[in-house]
Amino acid sequence: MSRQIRFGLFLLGTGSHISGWRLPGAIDGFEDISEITAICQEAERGLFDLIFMGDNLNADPAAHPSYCSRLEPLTMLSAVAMNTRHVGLGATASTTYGDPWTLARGFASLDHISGGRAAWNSVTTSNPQAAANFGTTHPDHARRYEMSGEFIEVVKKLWGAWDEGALVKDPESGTYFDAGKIHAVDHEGPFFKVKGPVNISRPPQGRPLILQAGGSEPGQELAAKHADVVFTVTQDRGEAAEFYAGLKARLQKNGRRESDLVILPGVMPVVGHTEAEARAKLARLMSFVDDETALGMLSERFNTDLRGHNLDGPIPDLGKNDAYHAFAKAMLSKAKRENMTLRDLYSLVAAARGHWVLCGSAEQVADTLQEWFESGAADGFNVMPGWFMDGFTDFIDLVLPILQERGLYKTAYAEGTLRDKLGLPA
Ligand SMILES: Cc1cc2nc3c(=O)[nH]c(=O)nc-3n(C[C@H](O)[C@H](O)[C@H](O)COP(=O)(O)O)c2cc1C
Repeated sequence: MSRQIRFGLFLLGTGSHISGWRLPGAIDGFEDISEITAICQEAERGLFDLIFMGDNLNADPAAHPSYCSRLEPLTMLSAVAMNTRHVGLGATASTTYGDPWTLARGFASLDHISGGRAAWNSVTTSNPQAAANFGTTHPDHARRYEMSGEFIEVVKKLWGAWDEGALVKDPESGTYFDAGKIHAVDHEGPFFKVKGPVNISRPPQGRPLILQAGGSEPGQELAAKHADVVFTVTQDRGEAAEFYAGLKARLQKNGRRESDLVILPGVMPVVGHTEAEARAKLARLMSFVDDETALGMLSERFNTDLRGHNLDGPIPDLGKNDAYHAFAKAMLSKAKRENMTLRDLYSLVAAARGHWVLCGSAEQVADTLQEWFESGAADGFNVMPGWFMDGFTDFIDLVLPILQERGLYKTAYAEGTLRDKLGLPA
């Protein structure tokens, strides 16, 4: 079979657009499990490979609404697992604020509950506000990545601590476990000390998938070593292709093949039957954006307070960004290319938090995705609907059939675990 486009859904109940919830009829929250389940079932109707649930460890009413009020990801996806059958379930958890034992156990649980569909989006937590909730100070970018490398190693060891066949359950002999197949991990490193094992048997996938989204130098090194799927932030096909080739080349160093890692740039599609209809939808969305909210989000992304600056003037010097290297690079490079004002830049963040917005007729959207896919810029896309439900349904009903007709997208799910479906090595 020819190479197929992969689709992940970046799930935020109020939509990726900062004001998506204000459209009449749109879902306006991220805590109602029946609404969330309906979105996930819609993703399954669209044969999506993966649902991705982000997370943050602070509550800031000035941030995106779905960042400040949301369900805890593992809890939420355990509920979703009971009402879906095929779609992968990716939950975010931090390697800076958390511990490997609890995390390994939680994701092994989700993998058992979902029949082999769990994925861990491993994040270093960029927002310094989190530190105050854990009685500590925020480590700098380099240190967060050092911690992350060790954290992931420990989690993988813990997932591997139970061999296949360790659960015997033989009523005749009264043997429940084969203790010889359950191993301590005895990890002692600079950041973590964990004896192991975990009190849950080997996950159905062997180990749940690891997702990663940091695009800085240490972020890419980490991905090349550990990640199965990488989410990227990009505003330009050339830059995306450069990143794609660079990251795939790094895999070799770690004894991995190019096909062992799936790269999904983020995209917010705004689709209409005609380009004019799509543009009108986006303009309507943007009309809801107010300066204060958008500048709040922009300040968070650049870790610099931008409130009070002249919106129609040039973009001020944003200094060194210790929070989001890849976001800053993608946004500032577009800003420079297009000679943007601060207002243009905040519109970019308001629309999809710095991700690429693709607005057009279904044909135009399908053509562009195909072009990216076939020119070595992507293995698929992390789709970020601006609002639910029709901001998502339009994509499923109008764009996916075109890609299916062109033989670029599957027409049914394959059987097996998420790992099997994505063709990733055991
Ligand atoms: C698509 C995407 C999703 C992300 N989701 C989360 C998230 O849910 N929680 C989080 O703390 N960081 C999230 N991040 C941030 C990254 O994990 C990473 O910390 C950030 O991009 C900074 O990394 P860098 O400096 O290596 O680019 C996400 C990034 C991207 C591109």
